[in-house]
Amino acid sequence: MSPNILLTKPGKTANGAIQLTGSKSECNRALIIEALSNSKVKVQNVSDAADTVLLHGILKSGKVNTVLAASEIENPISEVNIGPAGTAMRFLTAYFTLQPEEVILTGSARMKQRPIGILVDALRELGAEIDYVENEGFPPIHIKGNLEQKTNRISIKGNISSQYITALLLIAAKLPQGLELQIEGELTSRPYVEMTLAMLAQAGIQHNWNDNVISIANQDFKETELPVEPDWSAASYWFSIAALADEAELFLGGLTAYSLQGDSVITEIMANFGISSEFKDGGVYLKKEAKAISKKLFNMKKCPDLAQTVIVVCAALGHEATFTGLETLKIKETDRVAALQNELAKMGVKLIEDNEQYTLDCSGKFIPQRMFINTYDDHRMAMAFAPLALLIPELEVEDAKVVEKSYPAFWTDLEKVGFVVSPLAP
Ligand SMILES: O=C(O)C1=C[C@@H](OP(=O)(O)O)[C@@H](O)[C@H](O)C1
Ligand SMILES: C=C(OP(=O)(O)O)C(=O)O
Repeated sequence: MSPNILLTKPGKTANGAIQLTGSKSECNRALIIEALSNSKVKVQNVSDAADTVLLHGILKSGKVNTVLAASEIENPISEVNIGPAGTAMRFLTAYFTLQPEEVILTGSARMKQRPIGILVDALRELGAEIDYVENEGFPPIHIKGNLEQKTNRISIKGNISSQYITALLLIAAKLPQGLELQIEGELTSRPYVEMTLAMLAQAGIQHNWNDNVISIANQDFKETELPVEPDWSAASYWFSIAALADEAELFLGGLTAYSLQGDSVITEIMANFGISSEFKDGGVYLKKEAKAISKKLFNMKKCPDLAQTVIVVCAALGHEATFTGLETLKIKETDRVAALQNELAKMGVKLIEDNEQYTLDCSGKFIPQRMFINTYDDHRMAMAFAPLALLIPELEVEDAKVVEKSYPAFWTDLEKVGFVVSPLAP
């Protein structure tokens, strides 16, 4: 674990210009597409999110952390360790079924608790040979490679993670018989599936999406460049800062009004908190205007990565909103619902579950002089709570480097707008 930092913010204003790194979600897709296209497709603006850098390294070298068990000397099996990168774990699971090599794909302790059975079952139905190394349904997994396709028609549950669906769609055009994927039940995180299909289309791969069936025929990638936009999930923390400041004028370079990222909906969400977004000069200007907040119900199903951002802002403002669509948060970097409940309790705020709805109770809310934020190996816990330094005189954040997963420059960017970031002795 890295050292903690102490975060303070003299003055309650936030002014400045920030250039965000590339979208982790877009870049992870682009890198898999580049690899599957044998570099006919070239990624532009590779993100420096640690998850993406790790994925890039694996795809470039073939693998990392090669470990040869004594019994495997004659038939070596490489171990690929994807650390805490969930999206990359799911995408690589599908990717390696098409490669001519055997791998054991593993990850961090948390990764071994994040389910992968739905994707493995779907790939097995297609013809892949995959075994569990430790626990049924969870990484690490042993993938044989050289998939011999048995069918092109499979169905998959849509309500647990859209990443399973994206993983299958990314490899679909390289399957000899293509893919006809039927999505059973509700589709969670739908904009991420739309992003996948839009990026495949940019790379020359056509699809049909009728009702709940997505079809992709066997076809070739075209020679092209695949640009990666700045990360809207990272941008969301700047909207929080604007919402909690007394006065804010921020410029986020490179963001455009039309984005493949569903999290660009943060502009609409934050308009409810008086934050205006004006797109000009090749980016977006955020401005804070006084506004009474009336929106009481937020459905986060299409933008789960914004849940912590919006819940913390509401809690800090004492706005007792209700949230739906949080079901998938329990299987992300940590159980994000429990983590939010624990940390908000430190300022007297409760997040109360009632029949799949979560409502904030701010009746006991107070602003402590100093607050310690546990981050649970979750970059979004650190970044969603950091803006509270505008209200709380001393905010100590655990394991500051946790932000590197998606936004390594987060703390130095905060310094650009006047936050003081002091590393604490370990
Ligand atoms: O496809 C993607 O890039 C992602 C999909 C979402 O996951 P789920 O579909 O599991 O909700 C999101 O939370 C994650 O950070 C990135
Ligand atoms: C859930 C996330 O990432 P992943 O699933 O890729 O670990 C995230 O970045 O919020």
